[in-house]
Amino acid sequence: MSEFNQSPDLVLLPAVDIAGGKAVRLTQGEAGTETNYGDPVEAAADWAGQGAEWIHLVDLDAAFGRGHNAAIIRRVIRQVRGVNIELSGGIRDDASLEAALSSGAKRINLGTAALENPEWAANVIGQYGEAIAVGLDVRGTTLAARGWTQEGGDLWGVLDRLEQAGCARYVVTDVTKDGTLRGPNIELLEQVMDRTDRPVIASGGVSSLDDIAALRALVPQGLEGAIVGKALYAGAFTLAEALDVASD
Ligand SMILES: O=C(O)c1ccccc1N[C@@H]1O[C@H](COP(=O)(O)O)[C@@H](O)[C@H]1O
Repeated sequence: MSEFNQSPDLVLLPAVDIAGGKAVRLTQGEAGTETNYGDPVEAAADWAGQGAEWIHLVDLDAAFGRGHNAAIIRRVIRQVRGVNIELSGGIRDDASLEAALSSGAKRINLGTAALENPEWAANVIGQYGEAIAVGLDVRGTTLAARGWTQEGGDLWGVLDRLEQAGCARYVVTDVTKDGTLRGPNIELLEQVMDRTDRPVIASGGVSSLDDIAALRALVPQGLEGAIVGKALYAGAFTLAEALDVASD
């Protein structure tokens, strides 16, 4: 928090999405739209060096059900010891959850499993509390599952169910904005925050420092953080600049 303001800083989570062992960015989550940004260990180290307190780490191959990047994910986490890791992609059963929890990640995001296996999701939400977040990845108000290739139900119905299960936190992604540099979906975020007292993390579309400022203004309504991907990799602004705005 800066010296004069009352609300906490917006937490920024630079994204490191991994496919085929490389740091990539997709457009609207579509396989085949990858822009390659090189070694994920170097990318993560770069964000850590610029002051990241959290990194949003995604195994895209696991999310698409076409393999995994477990070894390189372990290397990333070892490299940035001291930075909190939010890990997602392909965490859908006891074995993958246990592997994720023992990787050193501080928080695990469930996507598909929270939609397709509500009972299991409720159990692990109850068991692991703050260590579990649910990614609400939507087109309109329809959730997306399995690498965002299948529909996963109605946002509001699923949110009600997750609230009853005691879900600690939500990561809200407008899939249609993700990787497009078209600005975040503020209206969607406000609608979700109206329906939950749990912290919300915004994902998708951040393109400018003005977007960071607009998200920062939502902190009093319950926005805790924002995932920033393509804008950082494309050099629209530096993480240090964004962190400044996030704490204004
Ligand atoms: O982040 C992406 O670009 C992305 C694209 C396509 C699918 C998933 C993507 N991201 C993350 O994957 C998890 C969901 O994985 P799963 O359904 O649990 O296997 C979700 O949290 C997104 O952050």
